[in-house]
Amino acid sequence: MIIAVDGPAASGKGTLASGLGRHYGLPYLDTGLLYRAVGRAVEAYEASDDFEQRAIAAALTLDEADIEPEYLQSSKIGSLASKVAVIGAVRSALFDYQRDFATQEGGAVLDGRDIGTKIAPEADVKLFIQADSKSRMERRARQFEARGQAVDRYALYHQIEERDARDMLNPNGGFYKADDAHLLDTTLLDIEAALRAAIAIVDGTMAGKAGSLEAPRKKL
Ligand SMILES: Nc1ncnc2c1ncn2[C@@H]1O[C@H](COP(=O)(O)OP(=O)(O)OP(=O)(O)O)[C@@H](O)[C@H]1O
Ligand SMILES: Nc1ccn([C@@H]2O[C@H](COP(=O)(O)O)[C@@H](O)[C@H]2O)c(=O)n1
Repeated sequence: MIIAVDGPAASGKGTLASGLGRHYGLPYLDTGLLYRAVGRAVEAYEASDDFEQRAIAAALTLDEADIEPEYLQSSKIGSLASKVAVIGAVRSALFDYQRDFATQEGGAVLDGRDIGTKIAPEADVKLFIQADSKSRMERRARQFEARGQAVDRYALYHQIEERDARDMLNPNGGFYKADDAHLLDTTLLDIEAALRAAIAIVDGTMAGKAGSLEAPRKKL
């Protein structure tokens, strides 16, 4: 079973996708970390003329050892990730790794922006996670504060909005809800309730697929 989880920044898609991975015993990939690792690799060259070429080179040579979540979680790296993510050649360079992960034997759960549209359009279940901007900002603020970081909520809100806007306008993206994705708005749900809702969607979708494979009934 392939489960695709997409949604905007700090919507909680990673929390849900990893929870679904644990629940169904499936390997999980946070694809945002790949873009973040490329962004981090070119952090020093953001204002350089060759930023794009450097980002492409970094994506082509990205190694699993570069995916160090503890260095990739900041707003600054998130913003850089969304800047390298508009470069078509960066996306192409990262495609095969994500595609191979999605199509591995036994299935997988992936979260990102284009999983249901580009990476695994054939996914068995697609979830599009939404939450209003204020809730997303508050969740991210608490996440940073739990790590002992001071947070300027006004600045954080605008960073999230700015990143969402860049992502939505990405000409090489696919950052929209797939037609066959289930929308899950978690604004009013805590983590446990959101995970229960996501599991109910996956179970319901898979039961529906199994039902449609049964021989059609014929009325006497
Ligand atoms: N339903 C929820 N209610 C409250 N907090 C939540 C909920 N879902 C996730 N969170 C918290 O919000 C923060 C962001 O969640 P998470 O990292 O899963 O979002 P994300 O969409 O994967 O973010 P990113 O776009 O940066 O990858 C985390 O601290 C997480 O624990
Ligand atoms: N499949 C994806 C995943 C992420 N991106 C870009 O990376 C940025 C950071 O992602 P997070 O999920 O960690 O917030 C994101 O803003 C996107 O620009 C992507 O393009 N495709």
